[in-house]
Amino acid sequence: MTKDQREAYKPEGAIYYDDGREERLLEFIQSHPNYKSMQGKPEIIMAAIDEYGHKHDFLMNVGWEKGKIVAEKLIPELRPDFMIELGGYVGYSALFFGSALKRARGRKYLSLEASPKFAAVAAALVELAGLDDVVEIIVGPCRDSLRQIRQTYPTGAVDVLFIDHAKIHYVNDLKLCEELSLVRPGTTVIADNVIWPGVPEYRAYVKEPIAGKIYRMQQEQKAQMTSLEDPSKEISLGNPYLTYDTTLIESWGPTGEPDGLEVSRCVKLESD
Ligand SMILES: C[S@@+](CC[C@H](N)C(=O)[O-])C[C@H]1O[C@@H](n2cnc3c(N)ncnc32)[C@H](O)[C@@H]1O
Repeated sequence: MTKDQREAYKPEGAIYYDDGREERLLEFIQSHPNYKSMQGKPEIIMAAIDEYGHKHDFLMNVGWEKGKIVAEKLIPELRPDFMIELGGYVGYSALFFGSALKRARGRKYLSLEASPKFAAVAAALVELAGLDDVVEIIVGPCRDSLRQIRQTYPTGAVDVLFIDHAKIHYVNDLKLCEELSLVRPGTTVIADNVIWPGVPEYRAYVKEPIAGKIYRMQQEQKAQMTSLEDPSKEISLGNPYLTYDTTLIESWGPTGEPDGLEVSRCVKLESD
């Protein structure tokens, strides 16, 4: 193993989160022999998180290999000022990408996480890393948070959106970002896990030509009427006039499984 590699995490297993492992991770870090040197050093904290994933329990982090592509290639190239991630978990990607954004002189990294328990671990690690001037953990369902962000940053388009929450929500929540103009021409959307477990409907959406999207939107308008009766099934129609230049970057997940990132640059807004 070279200095630049990490050992594989434990296999995922049937139960792979929220069984106490997130609290155990925080205790592991706080009692780690390197704890004192972690202050202000996100890379040492990330190494300890990876060590926990290797020695103790699988953690559903983006992992070192895919994370490096974002932090060491995409963020330095794109130089985002404002990033949002959907699905923060215990803060691994927030540490990795928030520190890269700070190095690129970006202003804000908002990490949206539904679980207060996971968000509390992430917030503790972000503070330890000295990134709380740039990284903000926002607790709650991301659709609520995105609407709130639209109010707080009324003119702010997102430079990079990292999507890494529940796979079934990728398309619907990207469409909400389009409707809110958080995603607009110039935004790069990076989606995780597009090979494993795979998100075929998301990959199809970012490739779909405008005419297909308009047709689909008309179908979905009918479904949206039905969903008004049940807000938990709220359907976003998106903005079918936005198109993406999209590429699959193949890599590996933290257990060594083949996986990839879909990197989609929003390129234009066609007028009808
Ligand atoms: C794969 S993990 C995120 C990993 C993280 N990005 C990393 O690489 O360190 C997915 C996270 O999304 C959160 N999540 C799922 N649905 C969500 C939603 N609707 N809003 C916000 N967070 C959500 C889960 O609680 C979980 O912590």
